[in-house]
Amino acid sequence: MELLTTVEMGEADRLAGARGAAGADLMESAGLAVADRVVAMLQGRPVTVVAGTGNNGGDGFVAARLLQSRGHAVRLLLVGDRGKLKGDAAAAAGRWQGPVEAATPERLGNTPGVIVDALFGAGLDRPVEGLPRAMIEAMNASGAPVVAVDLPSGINGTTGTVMGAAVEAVHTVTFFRLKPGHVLLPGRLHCGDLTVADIGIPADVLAEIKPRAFLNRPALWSGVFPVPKPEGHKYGRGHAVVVSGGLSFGGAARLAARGALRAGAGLATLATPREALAVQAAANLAIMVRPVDGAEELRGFLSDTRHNAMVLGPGGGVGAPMRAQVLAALASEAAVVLDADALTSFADSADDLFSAIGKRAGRAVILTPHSGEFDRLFKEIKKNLKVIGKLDQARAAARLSGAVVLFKGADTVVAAPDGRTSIADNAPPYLATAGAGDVLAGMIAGLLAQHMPAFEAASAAVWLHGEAAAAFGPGLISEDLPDALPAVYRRLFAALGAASPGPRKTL
Ligand SMILES: NC(=O)C1=CN([C@@H]2O[C@H](COP(=O)(O)OP(=O)(O)OC[C@H]3O[C@@H](n4cnc5c(N)ncnc54)[C@H](OP(=O)(O)O)[C@@H]3O)[C@@H](O)[C@H]2O)[C@@H](O)CC1
Ligand SMILES: Nc1ncnc2c1ncn2[C@@H]1O[C@H](COP(=O)(O)OP(=O)(O)O)[C@@H](O)[C@H]1O
Ligand SMILES: [K+]
Repeated sequence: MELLTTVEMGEADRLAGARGAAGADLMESAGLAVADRVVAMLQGRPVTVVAGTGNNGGDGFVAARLLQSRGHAVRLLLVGDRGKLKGDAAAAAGRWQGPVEAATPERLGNTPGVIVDALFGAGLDRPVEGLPRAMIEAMNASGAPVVAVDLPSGINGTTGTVMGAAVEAVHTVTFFRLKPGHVLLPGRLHCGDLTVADIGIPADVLAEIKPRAFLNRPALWSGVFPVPKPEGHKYGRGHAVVVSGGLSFGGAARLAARGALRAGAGLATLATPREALAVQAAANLAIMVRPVDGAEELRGFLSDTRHNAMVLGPGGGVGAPMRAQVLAALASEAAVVLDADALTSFADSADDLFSAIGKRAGRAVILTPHSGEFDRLFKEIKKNLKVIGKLDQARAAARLSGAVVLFKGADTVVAAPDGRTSIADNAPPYLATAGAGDVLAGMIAGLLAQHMPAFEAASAAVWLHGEAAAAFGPGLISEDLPDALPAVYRRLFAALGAASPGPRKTL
């Protein structure tokens, strides 16, 4: 599903107008969707609408009128001067029959009913201060459930950031498509449940807008997802290589290799320093183990182009030997996933990494930083006050590095250098456990080994990883993740209509 920035949503509005949809009708539909949602939770209680002077407030006036016309008790508190209302919002205010009270925190008080937050939506363009801020705080302190119109007031729809203060809603009704701010943190946490209402904007406006951000769902990448074929064989499903750390650091690589195999790579090999060879050989069954010490041996190992995807970094150590291994990997034909120590090793020489990536011309590279690694590798982006929010930071990092950047967290963003981004919302909080990132890196390599393109492979792995964690449930540790994947695959393949054919039934 496309995610529309507030600018793109304005464009959708304009294009809908050009196709004959009147702004007043869109506002009426928006107010109706809000009213319907509020009615479902009222249980005889009164409604207080807190409206601003923009079109978000206009939606609030429509909802107030429709709720009153259905016999509910409705108050309307206006934040700002009534004379500031214009256009459709002024017309909507004109059709509201009840009193318009000047909003104050005291007038809101401990309202016994449901609050409709129609203060700010897409038009919020600066930090909230003064009376609007006091009203946001009063809504949060009231103890009443708040239904937000379009966005919880104070949340930036494009970045998901809190602009000073923000409403904590139990439900948010937005229009046409979700916005990134509904999915990114902290915005998502302020929204409560979400309704996306059809208000009459024709879907074909999207062909002109060409959105670049998407909710991470199978529809985004299922068209290129590798489903095993009856006539296939293991070599056709690729060979993932994971470079192991030394004697007492090999667990991370084992987790990654198991992730790669469970994700569907035909073969997986641990390339391990000799000092850890016996330990790794004893610890693995389906995963093969080969001795590979240092950058030169890695270069030789990867000259066998059947080794078509690899992971470097987990448990690998920070420093010059790791940098040399990364450069050897990037010089190979294999698709490369760089994680953990492989990223941190370039904290003071990021340009060397980016220029090596630049020379790969079309061969996949995926960088998988968590926020600490992101800050170290992309210092300049973090310092740039104009690049606000995780979505734009990930995009800037992908552009700068030339790699697909997977910026981890509860709202993992995958960004491609061409600007495409996915945002995930399916990772449960107990996924934050040691080694979970290693499994993810391996799963990406498992999909790359099966020839999935980089942006789609990274996005798919993030979704599968979140689903696997949720399927296992609380108490999860990272080694549970690969073994939770088969159940997720069964569901996914069934949904894709691609259930692997079983043995023919002969009666
Ligand atoms: N697009 C569509 O298709 C549809 C859109 N619809 C609805 O329109 C909404 C967008 O409406 P919008 O553009 O009028 O902006 P909105 O959120 O009401 O806020 C603007 C007002 O806030 C003010 N203001 C801003 N920041 C401020 C601050 N920090 N502190 C104080 N004031 C601040 C700003 O005033 P000013 O900058 O002039 O001071 C202005 O008055 C959208 O969210 C959806 O609900 C629907 O009707 C269906 C179709
Ligand atoms: N609060 C959270 N909710 C859901 N997922 C999270 C949260 N915090 C982290 N994660 C996920 O957990 C994984 C942790 O990876 P990482 O930090 O690399 O750990 P490790 O290095 O121990 O493997 C990532 O996939 C990340 O997106
Ligand atoms: K709002």
